[in-house]
Amino acid sequence: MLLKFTKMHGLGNDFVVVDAVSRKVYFNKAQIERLGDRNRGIGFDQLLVVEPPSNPDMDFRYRIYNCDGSEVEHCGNGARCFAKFVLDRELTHKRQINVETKRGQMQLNVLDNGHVQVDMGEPSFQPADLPFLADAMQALYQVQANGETVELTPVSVGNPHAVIRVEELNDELVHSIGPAVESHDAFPNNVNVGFMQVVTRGEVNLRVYERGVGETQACGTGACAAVVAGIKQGWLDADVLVHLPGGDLRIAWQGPSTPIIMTGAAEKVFEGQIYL
Ligand SMILES: N[C@@H](CCC[C@H](N)C(=O)O)C(=O)O
Repeated sequence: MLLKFTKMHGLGNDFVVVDAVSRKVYFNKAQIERLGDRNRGIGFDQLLVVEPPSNPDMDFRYRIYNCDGSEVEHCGNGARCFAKFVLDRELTHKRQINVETKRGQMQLNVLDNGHVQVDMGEPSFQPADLPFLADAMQALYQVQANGETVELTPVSVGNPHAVIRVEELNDELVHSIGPAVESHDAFPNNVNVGFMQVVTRGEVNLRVYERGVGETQACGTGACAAVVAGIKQGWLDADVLVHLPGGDLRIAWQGPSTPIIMTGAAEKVFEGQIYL
């Protein structure tokens, strides 16, 4: 079967996006891994599959797969690319789009400047929601990773994140502690690992070692998790500019029982077709 796809990115976090509304398409794990191979396939961090909704109040459903073939609940940069994709393909003319994901329902707004604002839902700091195996609720938790004691804040923003505050960001830290925490026994479903350097109360630098992928140029849910962790710990104010290696995101959170609002860019790179 010849598969049509669109290559997109959100701040360098790259996606292959497939229209499964106009034509039914299913992928198995081996196909996703092959398509995601940067040497033998197309290459992507995540595959996004846009489908009709199961709920008539929704406009679409979209599924998210990491390049290792695992299906995940949520993807911030992917959500913005999804919104641009359905408008570009004329699957809708709405600029306010309601979508179902594995995590639940979301609302996205395509702004006049082309950026997309996403209601990312409410975060949870309950260890069981990640899940994270902890004896008791604490503000900061310690785990042993690569022979070091690492302090982290576990956060679920629909998918699981461990946020580690650091004084300085460097490759050694991200590529040694990142994979060790990602697959730590305390996280039975594995975890995305964010390394956050606080610049001011309204600005942070962030690198994310993503579950099922490795370090990406940007992670939208990682940015949301880092900011809400920083607000909960008293390090950050309610509106924060997040500098990621691939670009900037604005994240706002007014506190418990309110949703996280993420605003940023999404770009189409090219269209293509490949034998599945
Ligand atoms: N890049 C994404 C997150 C994708 C899912 C993640 N790797 C997971 O396994 O939960 C984003 O922009 O949020």
